Amino acid sequence: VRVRHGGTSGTLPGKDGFPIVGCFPMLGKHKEKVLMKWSTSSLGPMFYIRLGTSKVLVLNGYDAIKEALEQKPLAIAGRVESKFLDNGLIWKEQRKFGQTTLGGLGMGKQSFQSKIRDEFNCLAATLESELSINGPKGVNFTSMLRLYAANIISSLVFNQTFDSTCRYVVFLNRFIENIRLTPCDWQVKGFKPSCSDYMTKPFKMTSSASLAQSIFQALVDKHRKSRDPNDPRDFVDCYLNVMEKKQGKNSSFTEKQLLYYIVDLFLAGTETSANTNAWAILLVLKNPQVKAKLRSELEAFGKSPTLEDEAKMPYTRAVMQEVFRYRTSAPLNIVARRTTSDLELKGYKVPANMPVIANLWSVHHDPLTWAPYPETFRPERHLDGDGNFIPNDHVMPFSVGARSCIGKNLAKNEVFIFITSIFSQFDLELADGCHVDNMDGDSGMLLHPPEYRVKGSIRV
Ligand code: HEM
Repeated sequence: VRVRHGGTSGTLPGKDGFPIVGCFPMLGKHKEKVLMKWSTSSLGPMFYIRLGTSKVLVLNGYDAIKEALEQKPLAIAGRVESKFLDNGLIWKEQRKFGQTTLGGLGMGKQSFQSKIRDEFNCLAATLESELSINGPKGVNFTSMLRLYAANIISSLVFNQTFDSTCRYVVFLNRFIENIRLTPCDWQVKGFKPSCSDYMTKPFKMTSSASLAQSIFQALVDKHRKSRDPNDPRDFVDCYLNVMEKKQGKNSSFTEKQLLYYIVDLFLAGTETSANTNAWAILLVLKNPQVKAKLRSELEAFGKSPTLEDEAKMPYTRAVMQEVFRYRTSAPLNIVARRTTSDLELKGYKVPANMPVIANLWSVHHDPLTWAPYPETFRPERHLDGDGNFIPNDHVMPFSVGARSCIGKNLAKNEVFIFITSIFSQFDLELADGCHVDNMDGDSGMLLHPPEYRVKGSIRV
């Protein structure tokens, strides 16, 4: 195993690892933790690792990530092997369209609250009935949380939601399970195709890929037939309008691109939010004092607290910020970025086309920032002496810079409505025999919580 320490010569420090595979075998189950350790023990905030044939730049800690992603926003704005969100014209045009259109449809705004609430009510009805059927054996939340998150995106994209028996939902569960199982987590050339490539490349998931294509294609076709260009209902209608306007003008708005976009919205927005909510329930149930304080704050806001109440709920906000910190949904920034030009960072020369991983976990577990107990779940750290909530930009689960998450505000609203409503409406605890002693979770592209079951009942 070769290790290179950088000097003042401008040579990036790093590890080459083993022949052929590079550092893969050294990274273990929790790559984010190993990379953070390498950073603090010897290599510093910025280093490279070799993965197969690629050298990958790894950024650790708040300063390095902010400097690289915010101060050089366009130089690190590429994605490794991404079709939809490629760098350059396509990405810029498509991202701008997505932000404006989804924003116009209410994404991240309070006006969209009633749709999120409808989805929560569906989840609550299923949960209530399953809790009473299963008794002390309890209920596994996973597919309910996925459906809640997927249907919120679905109402924006297709102006339509689905129930758990629909083949679209069955497909989605299978699709996401397959992604969980993929052996390599980073879209590094030669190791794994990007999410969108699942649509076209035979990988582990041929059957769900073709099902995805046919389901999304059918929904787009239905939109074509029923749409009124003067009254767009959703993201697909808005996209078809732009496609029509730009026809014949060498535009990046094509039907193929629309299908990539839809897949990426579902992939980026479903499991990330569902995992965050699953972690939130588990962490609150494992910490009875937190649960008691949260419940006591919620008492004043009835059964369905609203987004307008949020400012008056410091403890709830502290719990949310601590969940985002403590169990970062995308510890290594989901899909690796890529440099689009040669650049200089912290005195080192970094070449164009180099994959870049931002280790968000290292920001959230920095022993200095989060002293004295970075590895403890403690919402109180986000409150001042008078109990006021302290927002902290060292909590960055959505990343930063030109390619940070476009669903950030929507996701925060989803998580807020979910946490406040579930603990206001239900009395929950871990099911009999379910102790969940290991709270590390499974780290893949995302950090998945361990399996657990809850028992309880609706509050009267
Ligand atoms: C708790 C929930 C979520 C978390 C933790 C999360 C986190 C992230 C992160 C870390 C990135 C990578 C940013 C970067 O490279 O710097 C990202 C990208 C992205 N997210 Fe989210 N996300 C969440 C929910 C959502 C939702 C609900 C949507 C759907 C509207 C969404 C859509 C996207 C898209 C489209 C990108 C790619 C942006 C680009 O490449 O320009 N995300 N997200």
